[in-house]
Amino acid sequence: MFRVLYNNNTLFICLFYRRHTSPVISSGRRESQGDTDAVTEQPGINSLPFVDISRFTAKGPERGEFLNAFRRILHDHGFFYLTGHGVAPQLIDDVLMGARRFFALPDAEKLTIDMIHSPHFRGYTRPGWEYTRGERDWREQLDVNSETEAVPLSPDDPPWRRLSGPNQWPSALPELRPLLLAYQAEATRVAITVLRAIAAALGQDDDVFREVYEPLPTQLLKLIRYPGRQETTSAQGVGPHKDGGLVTILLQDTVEGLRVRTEEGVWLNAPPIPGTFVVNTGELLEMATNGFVRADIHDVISPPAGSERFSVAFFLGARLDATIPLVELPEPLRAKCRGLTADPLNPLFREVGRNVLKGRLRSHPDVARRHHADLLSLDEQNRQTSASAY
Ligand SMILES: O=C(O)CCC(=O)C(=O)O
Ligand SMILES: [Fe+2]
Repeated sequence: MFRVLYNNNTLFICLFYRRHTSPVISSGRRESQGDTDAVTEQPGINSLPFVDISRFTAKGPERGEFLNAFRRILHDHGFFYLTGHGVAPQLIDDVLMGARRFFALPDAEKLTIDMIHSPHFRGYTRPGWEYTRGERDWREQLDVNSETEAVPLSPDDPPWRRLSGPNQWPSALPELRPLLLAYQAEATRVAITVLRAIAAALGQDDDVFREVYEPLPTQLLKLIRYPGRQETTSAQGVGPHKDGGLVTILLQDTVEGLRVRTEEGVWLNAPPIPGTFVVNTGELLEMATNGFVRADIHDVISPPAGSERFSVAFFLGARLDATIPLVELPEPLRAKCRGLTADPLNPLFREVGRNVLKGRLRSHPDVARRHHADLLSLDEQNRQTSASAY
């Protein structure tokens, strides 16, 4: 049986500050751990590995081989192409078409559901109105999360309760709501399957993480369009960052731009490959495993002038009221824990709601000022205490 430690004092802390803004260099790294059919490297260099998740359900030695290879990928990258996921190709095509249709709406139509109208950080964001590490991201997007009623709040409630509430939907595209909610449910299913495989690869019960995501995980779904460089003032589609959740399932259309930074500081391109998702592990898993599982830094470079790039990102996060446990890993894995990265610009909290709210206030300062002005000094305090957060 596994045991879970909640006490921060028991954490082995390896404090180091990694520059997130290293210059881009071309990659010369060859992945070296592809050893089964289930988990193989992409032919050639400069590539992320492939994981066929349908092999997770295999019986006997095949399952063991899968888990061994998967464990190495989680430790080395936290980024891979996912196959064998079982999502209907028609649903994938419909969602990508839905994204194109949404962004093709007139600006005035999209702005009727501008995120500025939502204290829950739902709705449309114009290009250049989201920030990563203080710099503008040149992308427009529609943010959808778990569809719930707004929670009636009392002054004593923790501020992160404000994140729960309804989405905003475009009345000009009524078919988008059922389509995106269906895709959100499928992406949740895939992300939970991946999470169970991660648990097994770490020598835990498959359901070790269930307690942090049931009954309602955060299920942020983003339709994203990156305009060509004729419309931007920099090449930052989205700046270098780690994802803040458990598992991200990324669907790319046909144009490349995503890059992943390896532990050695090399940037790998992760171009779209039909039939696959790019999957990556987020900061909550890095936290739960004391850095055994990597949450790699990644970014998106704006497409060339005259082109545009579409993607659909789904972020499975924990319940807002959960606290992230420290999973007790088997001894051989514990010896390979890197500890947590301490980044003064991005303090991490085990209290999930606090962590998510921090990210949303930073990324959408206009929404923060309009609806959460009372919390802005709290965000400032978070920054100042960040060096000693862990
Ligand atoms: O659009 C992409 O390819 C990646 C987006 C991303 O990394 C994010 O939104 O966190
Ligand atoms: Fe990301």
